[in-house]
Formats: sequence, C-alpha cells, structure tokens
Amino acid sequence: MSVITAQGLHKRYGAKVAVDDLSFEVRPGMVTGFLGPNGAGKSTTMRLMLDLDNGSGQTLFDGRRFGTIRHPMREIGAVLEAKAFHPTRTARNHLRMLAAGSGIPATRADEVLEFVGLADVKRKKPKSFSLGMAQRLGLAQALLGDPGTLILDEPANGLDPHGIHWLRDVLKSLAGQGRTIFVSSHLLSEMSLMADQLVVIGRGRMIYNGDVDGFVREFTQATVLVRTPHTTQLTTALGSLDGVTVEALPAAAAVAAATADPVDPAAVAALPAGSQPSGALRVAGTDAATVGEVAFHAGVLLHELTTQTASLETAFITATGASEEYVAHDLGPAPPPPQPPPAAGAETTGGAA
Ligand SMILES: Nc1ncnc2c1ncn2[C@@H]1O[C@H](COP(=O)(O)OP(=O)(O)OP(=O)(O)O)[C@@H](O)[C@H]1O
Repeated sequence: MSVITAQGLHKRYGAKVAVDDLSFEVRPGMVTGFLGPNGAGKSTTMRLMLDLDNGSGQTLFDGRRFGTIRHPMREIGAVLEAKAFHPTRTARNHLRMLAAGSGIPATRADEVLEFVGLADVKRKKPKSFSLGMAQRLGLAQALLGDPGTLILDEPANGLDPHGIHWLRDVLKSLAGQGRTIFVSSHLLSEMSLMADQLVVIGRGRMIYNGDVDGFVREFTQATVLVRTPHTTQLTTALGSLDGVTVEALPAAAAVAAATADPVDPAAVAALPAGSQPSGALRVAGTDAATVGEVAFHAGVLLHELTTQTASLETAFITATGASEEYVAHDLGPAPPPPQPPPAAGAETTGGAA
C-alpha cells in the first residue's frame, strides 16, 4: 500500500517523444485508470515507472525508487506483458521459482493459481495458454508476494466477458483492502465501472488527472431531458435564457402535431391526471433545477426532468481526439482484379464466333 509519485517522466526514441514530462500521483485504496489512444505512451510510462526503460524523471513508491526495494515482488506486483513466461517450465513451477527468489513460501503458488482460476492447468506450460489464460497467470504472478501495489498494463486484454467481470471485481476488492491499483485499459465501459481516478494522456502528454466524474464533466456537456405536454410553451420560456438550446426529440414532434401545436393548455389540463400526451425535449446549456424553475414560472406541467451525463467513452473521444496518433481513413473500393492477357490470336473486341 503505497503512494506512487511519478515526477517528470520523459522518454524519446530518436526524434520521437514517447513520454513528455509526465507527473502524477497514484493513491492507495482506489483503482486509478490509465487511458490514452494507441501509441500515447502508456506502456512506456509503466516501464519507466518500474525502471525497466531508460529515460528521465523518477517514480517513487512511498518515497523509494523501484530499484532500491529489497523484495519488490512483496511490495509491487506488475504485469506489463501478457505472455512473458519461462518457455519450458509449467505454470506452477514458474511461480514456485519466482516465489523462491523472493522468500515467498512455495504453497503460495498454488494459492494464487487457484485464485485466478488456473488450478486445473497448473501443470501445463504457459506457452500453450490462450491470451486470456496468460493474463490470469500474469495476475497470479503479480499477486504472488501479496503486494500492496499493482501496476497492470491492459490486464483485460484477451479475457472473455466473464473474465472481464471477474477482473473488475478482483481489482475493486483489492483496492477496497487499501491497495494501490494502477491499471491501463482500452475498455472504457469497464474503466467507468472500475476506476475511481484517471490519468489520461495523449502523445505522451498529460490531458487529465483527477476523478472519473470530473473528467466526464470537463470534456462533455450534460443535458436535461424534459417530458411535458407543453413542449411549445416550455421551449419559448427556455428560449429567453442566454446560452440555452432546446431540441425537440422525435416524440415531442409527434405530440406537437397530434395536439395541433401550439398546445391548448386548457384542453390538455382537462385530461385526467397522468394521461396528458407527453413530448420530450433535450435542453443544453443549463441544469435541471433551472429548467424546473422556468417551467414552474411558465405554468408548465412536467412529467420528467432528468440530468443526462455523457459516457466516459464520449469524454475520452473528445479529450483525446486531437492527440490521436493513428487516425483511420476511408477505404476506397478495391481495384478490379487484373484481366488475364488475351490468348494469342483471340478476338479482343467480342463478336460472333
Ligand atoms: N522500442 C521502441 N522503439 C521506437 N519507438 C517506440 C518503442 N516503443 C514504443 N515506441 C513508440 O513510443 C510511442 C508510445 O508507445 P507505447 O507502446 O508506450 O504506447 P501505448 O500508449 O502503450 O500504446 P497502445 O495503447 O497501442 O498499447 C509510440 O509512438 C511507439 O511507436
């Protein structure tokens, strides 16, 4: 359980700056997600943090560099590459060898293999493992020394939906025990369910460091969904507010037509409570409380008033769009297959044989 402090991490490959002066803190007791488009520098950053790559800056684990920690496996569990295992040993022996090197009892190998669901294949060689099985073995290896800190690069890669669900529960529960979890992933829906804090980078630079809700707030605009039988009156009333836009959703347009817009409030009010036809509006540029107040002062009945926040994926695309390194382009039609050369003496213009 340690605070990770990354300070001024920097790495270039020739002219290419892969990690550009990154500083951030990863705190215990929560999952910190590490996000960025392809090639943003996530893996390089993780390697720098663990002194596995040459670069500048430093990373401290409760004030100590990785290289100075006597038994790193007992403090920091890391999986940076899913398939980095000994080529000839069985999964169990691979873990027992690592355990022996760090003064960890051999029985722990069986415990962690059981924990990650690989007990049945522990006598098999990891080279025969699928990517998902290799990921599970990687996590078993990381947990061998019961470390307080986990650094995991794309641990969900290759896992099936059950495996992803399981991994999320495991990481959340390890964080709940007070451990420090730093995990990269491209699965944004998973990240939104799992992470408390985010470090988001693009082209090696910091884009955002803070809590997940703050990221979504900063890079997207919340809207207010309103359902009312009086869409026209409400649209007019909201139109007087600066910076507010109102969009009629398809259902609202249908109601407006059906009730011969503008709505006759007296006719609608005469309907039994709850049976008035309701149209939907999406309001941007203000909050639900303001929409509710405006509706109240305009005498507009509301059936629903909901704040709608955007997804982590929408925020990620907005935040990192400009720093996307590998941008796809439209694929034109395939060229026609080459025509075989005409046989010698054959007709080339067509015609009756
Ligand atoms: N050994 C290397 N030699 C040259 N360039 C490298 C090397 N390793 C990484 N890079 C470059 O550094 C940049 C960052 O790469 P990195 O693998 O850290 O990104 P990433 O965010 O982990 O990407 P992904 O999400 O695709 O795994 C990329 O532009 C990559 O091409």
